[in-house]
Amino acid sequence: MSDMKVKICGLSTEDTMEAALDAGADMVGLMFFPKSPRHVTLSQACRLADMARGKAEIVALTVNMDPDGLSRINELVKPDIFQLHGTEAPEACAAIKVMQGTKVMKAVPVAEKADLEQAHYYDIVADWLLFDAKPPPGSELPGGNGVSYDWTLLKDLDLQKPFMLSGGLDADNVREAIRQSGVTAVDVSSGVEREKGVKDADLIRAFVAAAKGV
Ligand SMILES: O=C(O)c1ccccc1N[C@@H]1O[C@H](COP(=O)(O)O)[C@@H](O)[C@H]1O
Repeated sequence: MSDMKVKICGLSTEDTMEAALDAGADMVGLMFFPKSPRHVTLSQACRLADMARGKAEIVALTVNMDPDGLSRINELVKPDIFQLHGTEAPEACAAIKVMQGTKVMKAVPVAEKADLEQAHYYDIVADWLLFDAKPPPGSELPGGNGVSYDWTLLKDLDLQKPFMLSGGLDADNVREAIRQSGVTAVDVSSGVEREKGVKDADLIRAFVAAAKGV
């Protein structure tokens, strides 16, 4: 049994949710950012979350969402974790955690070593940190761009909370990313898609197997 935690993000169909759960994904992400090609409606999200409940942690990904929007997702979808992928300040993360009564995972955008500094502020308030690549100039999406960064930046990172490596991972590079970074958790979205926004069950299975080394 591998200790590597795997999150498959941006699932939007029942067959790919089933593939992720059967493959042993530890977390499954549902996207609530309308500009994303992986965006799901609340009713789609409820169905997908019901499939995952008790099998994997349900992660609701939002970007600078207002409290009413978060509460609506929380009431209907009942996620375990809110992934905050915008410019939410540490105080906002703390408030969301208390108000929603869920865990929070804060995304920290990385391009160079100096970008890791802000992780220390979120380390105090978040349950998880997720280091994703900074979006390329002009991108409409703050994540999910299939872009990676120097994985060695995460080596020996001294944080209290668990953290994930994200950005540009796929079944072919995830082992090397784990080796270079020393992480114990990885996250993927576009690397398990056959075209933008369309997840592929075989690619999901290959990614989970590669990440977990099975
Ligand atoms: O996937 C998206 O569309 C997205 C939109 C807005 C914020 C975050 C998003 N995705 C997150 O980014 C990581 C990395 O994506 P990728 O593997 O490089 O495509 C993804 O796992 C999501 O957590």
